[in-house]
Amino acid sequence: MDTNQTPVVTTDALTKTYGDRVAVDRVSMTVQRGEVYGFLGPNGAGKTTTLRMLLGLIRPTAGMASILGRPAGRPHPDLRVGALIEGPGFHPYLSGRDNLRTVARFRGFTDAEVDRVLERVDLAGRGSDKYKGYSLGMKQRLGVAAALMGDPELIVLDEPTNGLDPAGMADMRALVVDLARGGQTVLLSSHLLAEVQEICDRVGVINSGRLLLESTVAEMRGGSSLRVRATPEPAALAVAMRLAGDDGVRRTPAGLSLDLSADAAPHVTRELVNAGIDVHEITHTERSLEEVFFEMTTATTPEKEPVA
Ligand SMILES: Nc1ncnc2c1ncn2[C@@H]1O[C@H](COP(=O)(O)OP(=O)(O)OP(=O)(O)O)[C@@H](O)[C@H]1O
Repeated sequence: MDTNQTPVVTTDALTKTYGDRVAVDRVSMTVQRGEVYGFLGPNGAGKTTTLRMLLGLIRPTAGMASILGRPAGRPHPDLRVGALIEGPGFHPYLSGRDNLRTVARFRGFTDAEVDRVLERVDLAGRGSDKYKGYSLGMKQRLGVAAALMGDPELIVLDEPTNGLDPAGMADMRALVVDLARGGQTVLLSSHLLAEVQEICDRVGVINSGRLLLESTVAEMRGGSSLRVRATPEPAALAVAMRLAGDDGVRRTPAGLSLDLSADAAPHVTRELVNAGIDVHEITHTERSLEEVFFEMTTATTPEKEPVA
């Protein structure tokens, strides 16, 4: 079997119910090797429950989850998965390094590995400081360091930037991107759309336990558009429709929105001016993930069907 082609994570109709509450509802998702996959959804959507099933921390009610082709929760000895899912649970009066050494001893890693992961998360210089004196961002990075021991193929991070200040968030994002550049696969959950848009290759959008969409960030945003403010607007509309097609133009409060790429801007401007139209502004815009997400979640009324 060519493991490079095997998805790192696959779930098929993965379901978890608590009493009659369906926390995760037939989720089928795939995480490919080397990508940063963003599991995106609002609070209570079912992200943590899904990740806990993947890691074998809780049992699915139905469906299946596998990591590199093996059932989740019963990994092969070679299979390396690192996770930061529950709070890291470090000792406040031990240094960052000693906390990691405790974890390392328990998991069979050396002190050299502790130093390597401290370096990796940029905490080597502060490794001797007591954990309780760490900023939230440093605490979170120490948690990631623990997940990185043994150089896992898959790193699962549950809301890694939650509660961090902007600088802490930026550090964490840079770390995630850096891990992926080094060839590791990262599966992270987030309710922050801008963040997922910035660092992820692919996204799974979950709401009310259901996976609404799985695609690349670019596909999800559905291309780009040109926004044109020009007068008189009826004449501008006619030209815009000739250039972008009848279905390719929308009127918005900010002007006309044309389904065309940035390259088309000079041509559109020339055509408008040649038609005697005044062009006040022409800008290239991309839909934000946030706009797409709200369109998708408001369009979907989650019906709660009984789980088979
Ligand atoms: N042990 C449990 N018992 C009962 N209900 C649970 C349990 N764990 C989760 N739930 C419910 O399942 C749903 C999904 O929760 P989950 O924690 O997976 O969401 P989430 O997307 O991770 O949200 P958050 O970002 O708030 O953690 C919620 O309605 C939650 O209340």
